Amino acid sequence: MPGRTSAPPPAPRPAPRPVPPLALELDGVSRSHSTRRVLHHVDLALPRGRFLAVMGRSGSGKSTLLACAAGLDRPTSGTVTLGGADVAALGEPERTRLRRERVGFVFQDLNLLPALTVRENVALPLLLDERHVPGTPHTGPFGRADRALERVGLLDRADAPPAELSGGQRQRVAVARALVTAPELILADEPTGALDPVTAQEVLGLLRSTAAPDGPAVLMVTHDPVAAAVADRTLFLAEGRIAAVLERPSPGAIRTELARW
Ligand SMILES: Nc1ncnc2c1ncn2[C@@H]1O[C@H](COP(=O)(O)OP(=O)(O)OP(=O)(O)O)[C@@H](O)[C@H]1O
Repeated sequence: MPGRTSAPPPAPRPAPRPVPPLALELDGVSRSHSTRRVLHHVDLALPRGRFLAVMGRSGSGKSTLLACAAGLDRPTSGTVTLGGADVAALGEPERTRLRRERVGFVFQDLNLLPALTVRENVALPLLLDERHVPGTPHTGPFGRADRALERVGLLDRADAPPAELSGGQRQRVAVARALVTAPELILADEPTGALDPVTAQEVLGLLRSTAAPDGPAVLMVTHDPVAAAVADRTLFLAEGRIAAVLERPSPGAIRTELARW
C-alpha cells in the first residue's frame, strides 16, 4: 500500500553457542563408610574443556569424590556418568576399560616405572590395551607417546629413565602419559604438591592448556590456593557437602573462602 512502510526483517538470531558434552556428571552422589556419610548428595556437571579445582580441609571428602568420579569407589547412592556412560551400570572389565581409555590420572606420587624409559612410561596405557593395533611408527603407541611428550616439551628426554629427570620433568611426563589416550577427563590429585612454586606453575600451565575447547576436562584436587586459581571454577567441600563454588577466584578469595569452612 502506498505510504506504508513494511516492517524491517527480523534481525537474524545469533547462532546458539555449542554446548560441549559433559565429561563428568555426578548426580546426587553420596558415599558412606559404615554409618558415616563421607559425601552428601554431591551434584556436579563438568563439560569437556573446563578446569575444575576441588578444595576443602583434610577429611572433607575430596579423595572420595575423586575416587567416585574415576569409578574406583562406588557411591552409596546417586549416579556417576563418565563420558556419557553410567559407571554403576558397567561391569568391572568395562569400567577398567572406560578408565583406561577416557580418563587420564596425574597424582602427586608419580607412579612412573623406573625400569622403563620415559617414552615407554608414556606409551604404557596404550600398550596395556589388549585391543591395541600396533600401527605405523607414527600412529603406534610409541609414536603417540612421542607426540604427547612433544606437547609437554620433553621429547628430547624420551629415551632417558625417569630417574634422570627432575621432579617437575617427571610430573610433566605424568601429564603426557595422562594425555596419550586422548581422554575426556583428566583427574589430578595434588599434582603440584611435591613441586617448588616455579615448577608447579609449569605443570599447572600444562593442565590449563590441556583443558581447552575440544580438549578434556580437568578435575584437580589441591590444597594450594595458587594452584586452584588457575582453574575456571573452584568447588569447596566441607564435611562431604558442596559448601561453595567460585568462578575464577583469585588466590586471596580462595583463602578467604577456605577460612570459612
Ligand atoms: N575406606 C574408608 N573407611 C572409613 N572411612 C573412610 C574411608 N575412606 C575415607 N574415609 C573417611 O572419609 C573422610 C573423607 O576422606 P577423604 O580421604 O575423602 O578426605 P580428603 O578431603 O581427601 O582428605 P585429605 O585432604 O586429608 O586427603 C575422612 O574422615 C576419612 O577418614
